[in-house]
Amino acid sequence: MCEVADTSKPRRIAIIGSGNWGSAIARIIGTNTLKNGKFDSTVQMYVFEEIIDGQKLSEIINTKHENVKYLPGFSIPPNVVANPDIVDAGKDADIFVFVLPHKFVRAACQPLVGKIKPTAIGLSLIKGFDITPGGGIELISNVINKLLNIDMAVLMGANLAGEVAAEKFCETTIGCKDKEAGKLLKELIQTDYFRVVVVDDINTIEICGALKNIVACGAGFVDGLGYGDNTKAAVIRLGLMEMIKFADVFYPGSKLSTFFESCGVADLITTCYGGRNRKVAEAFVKTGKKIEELENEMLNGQRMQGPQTAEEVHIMLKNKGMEERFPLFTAIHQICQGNLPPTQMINCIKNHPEHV
Ligand SMILES: NC(=O)C1=CN([C@@H]2O[C@H](COP(=O)(O)OP(=O)(O)OC[C@H]3O[C@@H](n4cnc5c(N)ncnc54)[C@H](O)[C@@H]3O)[C@@H](O)[C@H]2O)C=CC1
Ligand SMILES: O=C(CO)COP(=O)(O)O
Repeated sequence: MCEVADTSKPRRIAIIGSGNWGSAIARIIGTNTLKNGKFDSTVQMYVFEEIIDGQKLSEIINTKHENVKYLPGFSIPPNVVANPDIVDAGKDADIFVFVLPHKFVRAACQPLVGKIKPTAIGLSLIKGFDITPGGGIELISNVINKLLNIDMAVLMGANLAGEVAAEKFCETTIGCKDKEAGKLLKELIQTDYFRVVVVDDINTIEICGALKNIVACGAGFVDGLGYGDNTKAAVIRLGLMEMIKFADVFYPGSKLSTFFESCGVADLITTCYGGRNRKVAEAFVKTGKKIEELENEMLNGQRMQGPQTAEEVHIMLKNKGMEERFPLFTAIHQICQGNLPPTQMINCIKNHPEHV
């Protein structure tokens, strides 16, 4: 028999991940759970353990109440408890907030299988795809749903973590099918500077979050080549057209209106101007170094998702013989791989099928 959540008790929250965005969202969740009786005020936060200057990161967070590596300079409320044991962090949770770089999701969540409340729900903040054994792509929320057998919602938006941590106004989009769960998640996340719109078009929200990171690499390439804002705007526009086409072709039923939520155009713009993908892609052109080397040099352990997402998309497009229908995504992947010189980015946008 299906178990039903006991709504008389405050819901317990477990945040799975504690990087740049994980730590920023922990500030919001920690603050909101203290103020709202629907939530237990002790929040568990799973930390992938590492040693910083001889001390465990989880211990630093629990004593200094700051993630000194991934979000330095911002406090994390003391009711957020860093926990390096993911099973212990998740054992009583009613709501899981997943916020890991996408390539770590499967391995990190595996220990949770069979160890969580059957009534728990999940909210994924993770931008990226997974590759299926048949060479297709899978949404990360579906990966988690299949692995842990829990209902999933998603949250994506124009949310550069540093700006959110600094409490600069922004918007975000939650995708949730269940109206009551959507309301509850909004109460967990919304603040006066972080405004939430809930819609039910989950797949499109997640597609937007993943694909905009590819486009941001293209924006970084044209910045690195010394082109101007008009050129970057063309990359953004053509990228948006490919994002819409991608949703149409592979996720029929996607709503165009979702692209006008924060998860769509707004996230595309902010990432193409202020994100890590853009920054590293610009340096890739200017230095000629490999992406991975620059990521290690420039991001202090943080991860950019664009090149890997471009590869995931490319594997699927190639399998389906559809690379030519998505020339921008394809060119960005080939440039990231070193198979095309970055200057080819300009040929790609000059000859884009949108102009024919
Ligand atoms: N940083 C940002 O501004 C935003 C990020 N996102 C998305 O949120 C997700 C998480 O990103 P961030 O929190 O920024 O992470 P991050 O880029 O700071 O990544 C580093 C995190 O990965 C962890 N890690 C390293 N190796 C690991 C392993 N083997 N297993 C598990 N964890 C490991 C590190 O401990 C650290 O917490 C990504 O999908 C990203 O696209 C979404 C919105 C904003
Ligand atoms: O997703 C983001 C902003 O919404 C962060 O983008 P970057 O990963 O490029 O920094």
